[in-house]
Amino acid sequence: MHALLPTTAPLPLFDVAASRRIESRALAHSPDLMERAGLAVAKLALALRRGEGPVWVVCGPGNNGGDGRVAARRLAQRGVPVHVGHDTPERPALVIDALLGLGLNRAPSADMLATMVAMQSCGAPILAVDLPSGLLADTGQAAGERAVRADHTLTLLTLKPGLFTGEGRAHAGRIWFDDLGIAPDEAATATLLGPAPLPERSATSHKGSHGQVLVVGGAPGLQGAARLAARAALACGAGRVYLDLLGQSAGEPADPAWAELMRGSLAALPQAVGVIGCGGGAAIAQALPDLLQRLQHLVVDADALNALAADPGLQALLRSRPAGSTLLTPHPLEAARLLGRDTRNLQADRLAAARELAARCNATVVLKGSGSIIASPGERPALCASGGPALGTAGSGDVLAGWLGGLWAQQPTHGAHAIACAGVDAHGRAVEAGGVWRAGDLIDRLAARR
Ligand SMILES: NC(=O)C1=CN([C@@H]2O[C@H](COP(=O)(O)OP(=O)(O)OC[C@H]3O[C@@H](n4cnc5c(N)ncnc54)[C@H](O)[C@@H]3O)[C@@H](O)[C@H]2O)[C@@H](O)CC1
Repeated sequence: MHALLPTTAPLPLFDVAASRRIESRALAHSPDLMERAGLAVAKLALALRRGEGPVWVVCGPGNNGGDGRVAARRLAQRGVPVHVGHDTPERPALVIDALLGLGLNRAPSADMLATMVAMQSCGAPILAVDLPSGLLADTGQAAGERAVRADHTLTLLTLKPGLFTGEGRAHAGRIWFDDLGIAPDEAATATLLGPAPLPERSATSHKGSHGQVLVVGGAPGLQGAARLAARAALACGAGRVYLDLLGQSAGEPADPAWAELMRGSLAALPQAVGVIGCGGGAAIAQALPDLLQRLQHLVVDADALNALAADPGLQALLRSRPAGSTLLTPHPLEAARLLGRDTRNLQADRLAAARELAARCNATVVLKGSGSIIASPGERPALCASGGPALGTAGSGDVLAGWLGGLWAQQPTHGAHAIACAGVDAHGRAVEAGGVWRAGDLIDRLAARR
């Protein structure tokens, strides 16, 4: 058993159907899985309980409740006071939430909701068994009007995607994992990202070795977005970074504060990696046909995504690009526009939505938001567990787009999926110290990790 985040390597994630298949095969040779699960829960509970009061174990109707009952027995054997039931004991030292796990299949009843409220308001820390009760393992959404907000979750046998995306991070608290001694015997549903190495720079390399990035955007009043993207691309290590500031005279400096950045245009830079749409306004729509047809590597963000959503002709150009050459970075609203849905519906199953959008656009999609998802045609999707609310600030998406462009310029043989996995994880890790950041600080943080 160990705490999981931050990850030090990629990890396999399994949805409910895969977890059940793994469990049923494992039970054939290891019929004591529930004993192992309950023991692991009891061990963690011993470390987490606060004070001498009883450990309150709330058991539901299924095997999740079974794990809870084994944990209660193990704790009692150790002389720990234990209260099993749905009524709140006096001054509990810890709550073990074993109400509902993988088998959640409908909105919790009023009685269950009342028990959840009681757990939540009793003042003791909550340790959820496998999953916070009420949270769907595949999507990270509550099945009904609420799910338990745990302080800790000990997930068992497999890691489930819903712990890491949607509302999962907010409900799971600190995530612990015990594989119960079972190695998964089938392919993962998705991958939880680990840290990726940065591009290597040989001793004899020069700026021409590190690629070019062309940022197209920054219409009047919106230059900041394009400049943030360009700064991030440069900080990432791209050899030369150019800005095509839409609607600005050629005499206007690229970025008065960053003298290294240059003005440029598609005509002069057909080999550059395009980072397009940051602060693009309405003007980006006219530039898009050429950009989509002529640039070999494209990171498409913000207003370029909105222009695509509004124009089936542009969508056809997008789909006709070669496999692995396009990376879209929508936030949920932009993704919803591209799919012609509302945001709520999209967020209900982020993994499925990202996969659908990737297939429809023939592109890698980074669906941003808590637990960003990276989906590409023909690739196993990836989830990013790094990052947090500090990324919720103006310009952080522009910095991500620029960083992705900078990575790609240095590694042009990589496909969009690999670039997205590396860049999204690095972007998240840069803010893990917490606090409130400005997007400009984020560039410094990312650069410091080089
Ligand atoms: N069988 C084993 O040996 C193992 C079981 N494990 C545990 O078993 C759990 C899965 O067990 P189950 O499949 O029994 O699933 P659950 O324990 O999550 O519950 C399933 C039961 O709850 C009912 N239910 C579903 N949603 C409900 C709702 N909203 N309101 C009221 N009742 C609801 C179902 O009808 C079913 O009776 C895992 O989450 C994990 O905790 C793991 O420890 C691995 C090993």
